[in-house]
Amino acid sequence: MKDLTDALLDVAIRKAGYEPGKAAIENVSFQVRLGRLTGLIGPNGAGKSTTLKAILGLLPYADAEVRFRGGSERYAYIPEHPVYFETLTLWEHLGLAAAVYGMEEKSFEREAGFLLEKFRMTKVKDHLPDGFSKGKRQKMMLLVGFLGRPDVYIVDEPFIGLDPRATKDFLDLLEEERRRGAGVLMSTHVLDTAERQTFCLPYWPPSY
Ligand SMILES: Nc1ncnc2c1ncn2[C@@H]1O[C@H](COP(=O)(O)OP(=O)(O)OP(=O)(O)O)[C@@H](O)[C@H]1O
Repeated sequence: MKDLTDALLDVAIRKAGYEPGKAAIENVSFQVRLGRLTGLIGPNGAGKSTTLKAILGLLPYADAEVRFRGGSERYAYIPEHPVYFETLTLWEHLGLAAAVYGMEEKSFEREAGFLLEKFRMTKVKDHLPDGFSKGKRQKMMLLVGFLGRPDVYIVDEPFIGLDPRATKDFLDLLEEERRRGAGVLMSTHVLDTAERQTFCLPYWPPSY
């Protein structure tokens, strides 16, 4: 393992995949550092989502070492495809996330209110996500992710489904979080948008 002084997350994956003996990814190692954005850039099928799943412990097979600084694991995962409870409203999703993050009522209400306004979702806060458009569901994932102001953001292909204004709001807030010292790991194949960000490690794959 390399120097951990400003590393929030240290990843060393030897092999990982969906079946033993059949690696989907091999020899992937990098760090996510304090206040830096690390990009996983590559075409469809390169293994970006699989890398993120290996970090999150969601793969059936992984020979990997994943270390969060201080073992704290204060991270938010913003998935490529929205995951939600059909019977809970947007506000209830935020409340559930706040309980998991251990937020106090006042800071929950302040932060949730700010995020709902920022992403223009206040009017639909008491609605069920089943009735949301794809972009609104994606925004719900962003709200839940930003709510706890974690040390590390793990974001899988965030630009699909978001309109230009939501994309800009998302990137601005991510930039604010980066300046606060959060580390960001983001996978994308949308190079145009990604290139406008400050990537510290556009590493994958070398030929892309
Ligand atoms: N659930 C799964 N079961 C078996 N193989 C899978 C599964 N998900 C992905 N794979 C395989 O793992 C490899 C990497 O796929 P992965 O989804 O990580 O790529 P990606 O870079 O995230 O692509 P995309 O940009 O399309 O999201 C591919 O060969 C894919 O077929």
